[in-house]
This record gives sequence, C-alpha cells and structure tokens, in this order.
Amino acid sequence: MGLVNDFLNGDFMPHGHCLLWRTDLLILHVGGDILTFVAYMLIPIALIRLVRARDDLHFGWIFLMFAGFIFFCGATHLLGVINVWHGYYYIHGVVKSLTGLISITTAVLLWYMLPYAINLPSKRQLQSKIIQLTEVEKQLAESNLRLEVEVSKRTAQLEKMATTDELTGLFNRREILRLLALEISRSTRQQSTLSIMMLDLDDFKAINDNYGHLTGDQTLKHAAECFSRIVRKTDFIGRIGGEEFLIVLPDTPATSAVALAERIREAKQCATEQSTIPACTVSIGVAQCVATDDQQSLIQRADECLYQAKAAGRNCVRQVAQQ
Ligand SMILES: Nc1nc2c(ncn2[C@@H]2O[C@H](COP(=O)(O)OP(=O)(O)OP(=O)(O)O)[C@@H](O)[C@H]2O)c(=O)[nH]1
Repeated sequence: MGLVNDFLNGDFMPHGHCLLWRTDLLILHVGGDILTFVAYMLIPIALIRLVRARDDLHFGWIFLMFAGFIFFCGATHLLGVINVWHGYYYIHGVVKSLTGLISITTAVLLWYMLPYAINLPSKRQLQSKIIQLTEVEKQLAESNLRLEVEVSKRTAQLEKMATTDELTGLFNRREILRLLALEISRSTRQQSTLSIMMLDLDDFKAINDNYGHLTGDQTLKHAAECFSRIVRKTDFIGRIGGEEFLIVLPDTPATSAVALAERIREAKQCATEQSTIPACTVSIGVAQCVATDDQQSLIQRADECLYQAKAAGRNCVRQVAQQ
C-alpha cells in the first residue's frame, strides 16, 4: 500500500521551481516536450498501420518494437510536462525504466537482425533477376511455339499417313470407305444423286510377271495420276486393293458417271500408249446409289458391273441396268 502511495505521490518538488517559474523557460521546456510527445504518439500509429497493411514486410516485428519504444519515449516527455507543476517522480522513473528496457531490447534485436536485413536482395538485384526471368520466359515461350508447330506438323503428317495410300498418294481403303459412308448419308439426307465407280487394271498380273514388281508399282502410280487428272476436285478417289480403285462421285447421276468412266478408260488407254509404262487398260463398273443402299450393297453392285466388264473382254465400262 505504501509503495502504491509512493508511486502516485505527486507532492515532490515540481520542475517549475528549478526553472524559477520563468515564463520563457517554461514555454521552451513545456512546448518542446508537448511537440515531442505528439510526434512520438503519431509515429507508432503510422508504424502499426504499415505492418498491418503489408503482410509481406520483412522483419515486421522490429517495426512494432520501434513503435513501442517511441511510445514510451513520448510518455516520458508527457511526464516531463506534468512534472513542471506536480512532482510525480516515481511514475516518471518507472516510465523511464520501461523506456530504457524496451530501447535496449530493440537495439539488441536490431543488431541481431542486421545481417539478415543486409542480405535481403536489393531493388537493383531484384530487377536484374526479373530481367533474367523474363528472358528465360521468352525463350520458353519461343521453344513452346516451335514445339507446337512441330507437333501440329507431325500430327498433320500422321493424319495424312493414316488416310493416304503410300504408293499412289490417293486415299487408302479405310479413308475412301469412310468418305463413301459419309457421302451416302449426305445424299440420303439431301436427296441428292451419288454414283461410284470401281476400277480394276486389266491383266495387271502379267505386267508384274513380265516386267517385275517395280514396274508394276510404276504402272499403279501412273494409273492413279491419270485418274486424278480427270475427276473433279469434289470427287474422292482411293485405292482399295492391289490394282483396284474406287471413285466416289457426289451429286452425279449414273449417266454422267458412265460418261466420266468412258473418258477415264480412254485416257488410261492413251496414257499408256504415250508413255514408257507397259500398256495397261482399265475396266470400270458404275453404280448409282438408291434409297435402300448402304455402303456394302452399293459397292457390291459396282463390283458386279466391274466383273461384267472383265467378262465382256476388259477395257470397257459397265453400269447397273436401269430399273
Ligand atoms: N506391283 C504391284 N503389284 C500388286 C500390288 N498389289 C497387288 N499387286 C498385284 O496385282 C496383281 C493382280 O492380279 P489379278 O487379281 O489376277 O488381276 P489382273 O491380272 O489385273 O487380271 P484382271 O483383273 O482379271 O484383268 C497380282 O499379281 C498382285 O500381286 C502392288 O501394290 N504393286
């Protein structure tokens, strides 16, 4: 109880007596202390705001230590003002001791964290790191782009390989049959005409036997080029077997298909006459798609016509008899 009374005892001789109660000295001391007190109260508030606003701040705790240290400094200045008129020297002493404690703790911690703070990357170092990273990112984007181009090139190559007959460059069997199925459903939906022709080189075995397989291959390529030159861009042409070809003719009735088949047959005959390739003609079967047709029945009818053309002595065109 006595200690508390001592602590709150303001009856000691106030500082005003030391200053001889001179107005000029009072103004200087009191004015200086009040200004310092106000400033020392504002600084901790600013520091606390800073730490709260920036959760990425390095060593945020040292700012809080500073805030406490400055707050206590402000408190000693306030007591300096009060003690001009009242002698609260115990309170003043306790506040000064607390200020000393927090000051020395802050100083020690400041020295402790100094090496870490010095090692923090500077703004210039960070900027050069950013430049390096941007460069790496750019290189990465470029190689990504190159990779994408390469992948799409390879994908296109693979797609082409999967749909193309290697020897002739025409559609392969799977692709031409897929296209035929599509065209049949399109012609059924749109009620448009669709014809196909099956083509088979005549006596091709004899070419292989007499001139060898390489010449046989040349003959197949030559035939493919000849057929491709004659059909329209909108027609589809594929090799479906050894020396057998299928041409799909969208929006084409049987009469036009037969006329086209005749042109192909004649062109094939002339082409071999004019080249070093062994003479080779073609037999062709033509069929027009009817409402009840599926891929298999349509091909079967064209195949039967092709068989009739072969039976009729080859190098001719046969079509399904009109019903
Ligand atoms: N060079 C070569 N020959 C092939 C290829 N595919 C199939 N053949 C050959 O083509 C020949 C086809 O013979 P056949 O089915 O008897 O037909 P063809 O001799 O043309 O007789 P017809 O069709 O009745 O006029 C066979 O000798 C096969 O080996 C190929 O890619 N290259």
